[in-house]
Amino acid sequence: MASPFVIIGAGAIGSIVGAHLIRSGHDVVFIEANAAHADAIRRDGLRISGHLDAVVRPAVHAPSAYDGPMEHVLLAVKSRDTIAALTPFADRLAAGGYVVSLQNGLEEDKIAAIIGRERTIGAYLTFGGYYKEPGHIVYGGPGSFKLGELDGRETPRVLALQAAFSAQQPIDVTNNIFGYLWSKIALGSVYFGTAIVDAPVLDIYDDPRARSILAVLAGEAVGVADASGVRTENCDGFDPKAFRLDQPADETARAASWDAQRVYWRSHDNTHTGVWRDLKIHRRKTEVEFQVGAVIRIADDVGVPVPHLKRLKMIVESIENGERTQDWGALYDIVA
Ligand SMILES: NC(=O)C1=CN([C@@H]2O[C@H](COP(=O)(O)OP(=O)(O)OC[C@H]3O[C@@H](n4cnc5c(N)ncnc54)[C@H](OP(=O)(O)O)[C@@H]3O)[C@@H](O)[C@H]2O)C=CC1
Ligand SMILES: CC(C)(CO)C(=O)C(=O)O
Repeated sequence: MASPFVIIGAGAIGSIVGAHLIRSGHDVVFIEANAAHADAIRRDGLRISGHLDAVVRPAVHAPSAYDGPMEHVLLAVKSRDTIAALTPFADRLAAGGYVVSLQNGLEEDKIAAIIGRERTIGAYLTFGGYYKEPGHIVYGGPGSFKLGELDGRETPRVLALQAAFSAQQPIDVTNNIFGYLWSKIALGSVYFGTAIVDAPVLDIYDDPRARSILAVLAGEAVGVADASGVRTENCDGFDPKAFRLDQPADETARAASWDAQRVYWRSHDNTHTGVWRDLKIHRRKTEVEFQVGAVIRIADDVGVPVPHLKRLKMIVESIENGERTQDWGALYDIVA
């Protein structure tokens, strides 16, 4: 029997990808730490609503209970859980196996440190959704999905993954996965900026003062990418290069990026980011340490000043710690 796709993390992304794989005839097994969610899936199936209306009935295991094959692994936990989720399985990953990071951030480097660079595959995703309640994931809306080997080669395994994932949506193989990941990081800095305000993303984009602060956050992030030799890519019409701080602002290109973001968010049922959801609904730590924090650490190494990203990270952490609330003042304070 062919080895199943093992998806670590049956949250929003793992479930959306997994449900499409199951519906197109692939064997999928989930490893899930949230016991209430896993129990509900075992009892009633995994329900996806929103852009897909379906119930699928996959096997779900607690992390400590899975002893099946580990060959085609999709990692879909938040970046704060990458190391804890993968390390227990590292020795069991088949010699010819791989792990695909279905995550934001630069998790590919962390994964490669655990299982080896040649067994790590990157993915860039802007489709989205969220965990609504045990057993139920909302597929909020479409976006891009790209896969890439870390060395940029077009390998048989990445083409096989492209074919498997194409039941969900068109998916490209890229030879510049880090270019896309950095673009999502620049856009992610904007998303972190919006998440410290308790308002829909589109309302925040409509506020010129807020938009100018968000532009600086994207600009600092793309400056770090530039200094690291990364060629950033266009992210669903949002072009981080338009926000570079070391050249005169191209207002036309910036306006086109904001317009593309408006189109993107209007096509989604989600009105807020996953970061806002972590702060407001789940009241738990965000991925700030591994996304904004990762950029800050690299910025310090390559000597690029990122004072506003540092201030953003501090403000996100103070909201995580309950020391301040999500409000417009939190965003305006980034430049205070
Ligand atoms: N949601 C979205 O729209 C998008 C998300 N992303 C990125 O995708 C990644 C996944 O995000 P998302 O799907 O939203 O996250 P979710 O929180 O919805 O799902 C992650 C799931 O993994 C579980 N988990 C945590 N630790 C382990 C472990 N050790 N073993 C197994 N399961 C574990 C979590 O349980 P528990 O909740 O109990 O911790 C949770 O159920 C993130 O990096 C995110 O930034 C990218 C694009 C869009
Ligand atoms: C797709 C989107 C906007 C979903 O919330 C996202 O990437 C995130 O919030 O992390």
